Amino acid sequence: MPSTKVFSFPTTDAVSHALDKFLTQASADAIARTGKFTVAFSGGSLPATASKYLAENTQIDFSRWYVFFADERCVPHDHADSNYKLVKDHLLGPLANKIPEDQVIPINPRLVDDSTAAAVDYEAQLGSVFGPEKDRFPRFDCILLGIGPDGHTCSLFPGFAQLEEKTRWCVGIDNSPKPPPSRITLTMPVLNAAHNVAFVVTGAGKRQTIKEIIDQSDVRLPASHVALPKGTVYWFLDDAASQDLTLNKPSEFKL
Ligand SMILES: O=C(O)[C@H](O)[C@@H](O)[C@H](O)[C@H](O)COP(=O)(O)O
Repeated sequence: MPSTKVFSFPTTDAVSHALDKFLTQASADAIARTGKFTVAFSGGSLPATASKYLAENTQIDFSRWYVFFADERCVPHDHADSNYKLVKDHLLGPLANKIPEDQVIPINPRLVDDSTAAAVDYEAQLGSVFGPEKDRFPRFDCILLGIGPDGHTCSLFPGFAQLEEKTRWCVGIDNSPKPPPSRITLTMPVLNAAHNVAFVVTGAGKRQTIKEIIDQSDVRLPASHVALPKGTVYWFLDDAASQDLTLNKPSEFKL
């Protein structure tokens, strides 16, 4: 079973502070181990919450970061729906090129009209950093994920075929229940291969979803389809989202 650590904080601001400490440590550990830090960002509220203090962090060697996207909408990079734009506005811009441009890997803007082609292209871009071997999965140092009210994460939606994917690293979707409809997304085997997965979930609107997922203790990853996470699964919650947890109560925050 993977190691799961559940933390809850009084406010979203406190979640941002905790994520800054967590990513400082995770980045230092990865750089000491491999010389780089590979991280994937989701969209939604996550980039703002994760970046609030990160953007002014002076302890992290951002020159060693490789930034990917756990999922991305099939829209131009300057589109309001673009996760790349979100991360650029909240983190990359404020960091002002501390992360070399060729170490930020967005969706290929020339392929946003074809989610399948964009997903195949993204796999090739993943292969250029993690190695192209197709008999294993890229092991991210950290994947930052949100959770939707229906329990979806990145663009893997309950009951959708993409959740069943066992071999591909990245797949397309054109009927996302959450608009916009066309996206690319990392697959469950890639999420499960990561050294660290950090779910960042805030707000009372997620309280029922969080209770269902975390109080079922197995974090309800579809273990029947793919192996359980190899690494550590962290939950960074605010008290509004964690208020109904009874079985797996949040522990005191320490890494
Ligand atoms: O591109 C996306 O839409 C996101 O990656 C998506 O998976 C998001 O993380 C959840 O929908 C939660 O979004 P909120 O945190 O904004 O509720």
